Amino acid sequence: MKIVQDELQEVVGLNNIVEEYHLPKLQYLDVVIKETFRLHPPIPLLIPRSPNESCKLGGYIVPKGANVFINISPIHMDPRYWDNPLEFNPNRFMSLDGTTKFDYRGYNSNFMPFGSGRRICPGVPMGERMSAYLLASMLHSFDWSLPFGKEHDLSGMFNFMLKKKEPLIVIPLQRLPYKTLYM
Ligand code: HEM
Repeated sequence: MKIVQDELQEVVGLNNIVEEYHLPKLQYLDVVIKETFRLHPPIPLLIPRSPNESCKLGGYIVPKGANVFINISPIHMDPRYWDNPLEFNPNRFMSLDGTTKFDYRGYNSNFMPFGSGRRICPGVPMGERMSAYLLASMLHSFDWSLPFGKEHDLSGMFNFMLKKKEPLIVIPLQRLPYKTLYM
């Protein structure tokens, strides 16, 4: 959180609120969101496919009309593609030249939080922007802490959409100097 807030302070400044034009400059925030989507993809089984002809895939016969689910969680955590896959390490998405690796267009078969192919999420541009804008605004305008004695429980509840098992309760604290920035 501290590194993202430092980046926000540099790009946005404490006398401003986050605007859409800041988003392309928030590269660390971008890799934090990518790493979060890697470890916690919001739709972990994508939307099921159904072949209109029987076919052979990876040595298995997939019958015509079968429901085929693509479970991306184990792909996102496969040690053949990711070093220390269970570790939260946003820097794995950062290239040496300072740009970020991978996008959401589904061309990398080891990272596809918005799916891939003809049925890829049509809301990628909006989903990508809104996730960044919301998180940036919340982290820029507030400091966040857990209630006294509470630990952060990251366990999820399996469903069509990934949900937290326990709701997250956090305490916001004003971070910007002027109250007018909150109106
Ligand atoms: C963080 C935000 C979002 C995530 C992570 C997400 C993720 C996904 C995923 C994984 C799929 C299945 C793709 C596949 O099976 O290959 C999907 C489908 C879909 N998404 Fe999203 N989505 C997001 C936001 C949105 C938004 C903002 C919209 C609309 C404005 C949207 C509309 C749809 C629709 C209509 C489909 C079904 C596409 C089809 O079956 O052809 N999504 N989304």
